[in-house]
Amino acid sequence: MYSFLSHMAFAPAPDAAQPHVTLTFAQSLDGKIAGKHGQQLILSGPQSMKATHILRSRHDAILVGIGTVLNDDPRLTVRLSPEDLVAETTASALQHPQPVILDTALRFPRTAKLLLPTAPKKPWIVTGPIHNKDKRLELEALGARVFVLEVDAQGRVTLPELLSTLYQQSIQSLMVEGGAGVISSFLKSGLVQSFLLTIAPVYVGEHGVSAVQDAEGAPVFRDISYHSLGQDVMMVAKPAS
Ligand SMILES: NC(=O)C1=CN([C@@H]2O[C@H](COP(=O)(O)OP(=O)(O)OC[C@H]3O[C@@H](n4cnc5c(N)ncnc54)[C@H](OP(=O)(O)O)[C@@H]3O)[C@@H](O)[C@H]2O)C=CC1
Ligand SMILES: Nc1nc(O)c(N)c(N[C@@H]2O[C@H](COP(=O)(O)O)[C@@H](O)[C@H]2O)n1
Repeated sequence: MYSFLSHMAFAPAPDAAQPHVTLTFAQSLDGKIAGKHGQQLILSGPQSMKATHILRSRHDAILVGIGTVLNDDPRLTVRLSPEDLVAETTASALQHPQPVILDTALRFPRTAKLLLPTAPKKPWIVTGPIHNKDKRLELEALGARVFVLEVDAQGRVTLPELLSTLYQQSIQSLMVEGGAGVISSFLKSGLVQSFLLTIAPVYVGEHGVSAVQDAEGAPVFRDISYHSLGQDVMMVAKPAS
């Protein structure tokens, strides 16, 4: 069922000093990734959720925005059984991706699951030049690593600078999971090489959170394929450059 994933390579282009960027998320038939007021929804069925965890295991780092951390309190770990690990990945041991959070104002909660002593990799928090220095020290004391980067005209972390910083830290592949603000930014950035979209056969309704808030500048896709995963479909494509 997952052989299409094992045939995919997530390596940087030979001449690019930036990681391979994979954008992947789950949406409903009406294009929603969350419910009313951002309520977290389990849209993926067991088979497509497993595909997400296989993808996590195949990437060096996983990125979400601070909105997702505040809303979902995610773990961003790989949770595959030993049997699945052997059958579906090339890894001999479980490899968790490095969590990376975009958080220009350092709103990251001290109580987040990503900072628990049991978290396999403590988060890298990418912030802007204007942030609370005491909060930074507190987060660092809890194990986080804080990177300070320039911000763009909207006051958000500059994505090309983010990618070159991650590459300098030996991150060769980056899986971007969301949420809505981050999906829109990456789709428009021209920096995505692989796109994997889970479509679940449900409607959320008009009060749900749309995956893409602003489609201006979003790419057209090529090399498109569709894969049945239980009741869901995973669309795999490459943005045309
Ligand atoms: N179904 C799915 O697959 C998924 C669903 N979700 C859902 O998404 C929702 C959260 O989405 P949303 O609130 O938009 O939050 P995001 O996780 O997209 O975070 C957005 C925030 O990230 C910060 N940020 C910093 N730099 C950038 C940048 N360059 N581009 C974009 N954002 C940047 C900004 O906050 P600041 O200015 O403070 O830095 C921005 O407001 C939740 O409801 C969650 O459940 C999330 C992931 C996957
Ligand atoms: N693939 C996928 N399907 C869904 O239905 C989802 N809701 C998500 N959400 C993403 O997964 C994060 C939670 O991760 P953990 O289980 O805590 O490791 C959530 O924050 C979204 O990024 N993904």
